[in-house]
Amino acid sequence: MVRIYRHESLLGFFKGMSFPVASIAVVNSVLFGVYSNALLLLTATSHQERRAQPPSYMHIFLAGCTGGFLQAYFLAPFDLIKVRLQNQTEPRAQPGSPRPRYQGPMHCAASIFQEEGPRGLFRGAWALTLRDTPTLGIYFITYEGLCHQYTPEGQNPSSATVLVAGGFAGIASWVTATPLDVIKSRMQMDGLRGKVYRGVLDCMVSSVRQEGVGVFLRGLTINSARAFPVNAVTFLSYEYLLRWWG
Ligand SMILES: C[N+](C)(C)CCCC[C@H](N)C(=O)O
Repeated sequence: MVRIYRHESLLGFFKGMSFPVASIAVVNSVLFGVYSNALLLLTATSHQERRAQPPSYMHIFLAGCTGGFLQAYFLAPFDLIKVRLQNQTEPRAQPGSPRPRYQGPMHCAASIFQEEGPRGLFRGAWALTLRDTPTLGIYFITYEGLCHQYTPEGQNPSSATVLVAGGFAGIASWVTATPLDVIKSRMQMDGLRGKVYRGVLDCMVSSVRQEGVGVFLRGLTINSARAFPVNAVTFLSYEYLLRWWG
């Protein structure tokens, strides 16, 4: 934090933010929409009925994995641009200094498209899919499990329960996703810093060889710290929206 602040001032912390903000609505709609509909298909009960007849954890897991799998393709280009911008550490353009490679998210998207073709925008998408499919299953299992545990039979969970269960669901999901998150980000930066990986497995093997197994825990603390508030609010919004419009 101190280094980012000294080198790039407060603005450094907001690098690559506009794209995730624009994408979050789309990505979460796909995730929660697919999850709810998959659960509806599997259990043939609506959201309201599910309080009285809770679905099995297997169904929750499968519906979460389906949501995770499909949202990964919507997330991939936005996430790629975020990672490319976050890894660009030059200070903001000053007169006389060389211009940074990407001037902003739109410029970054256009440059990737020109330099690497439309498929370039999906670089790292496979690693992202591997990261998100099982860990979003874990996400919904943790959430539903905790809500069930702390809610009297047949009732809706209270706001406090939703906030805490959502927060822990985020942590459980991020803790399990961090190893593949490290690999995903490396694949997205592939070729830019001279390293070229032959695939996800090659990236894993060479990262472990060079840095040891600890490499899989990079960013674990920051991911978990961020996960609690973000997912507490996400699930509270989800529950409220379903109650109003469900
Ligand atoms: C699966 N994975 C852990 C990557 C994300 C799970 C939580 C998703 C949420 N939008 C967030 O950004 O925290």
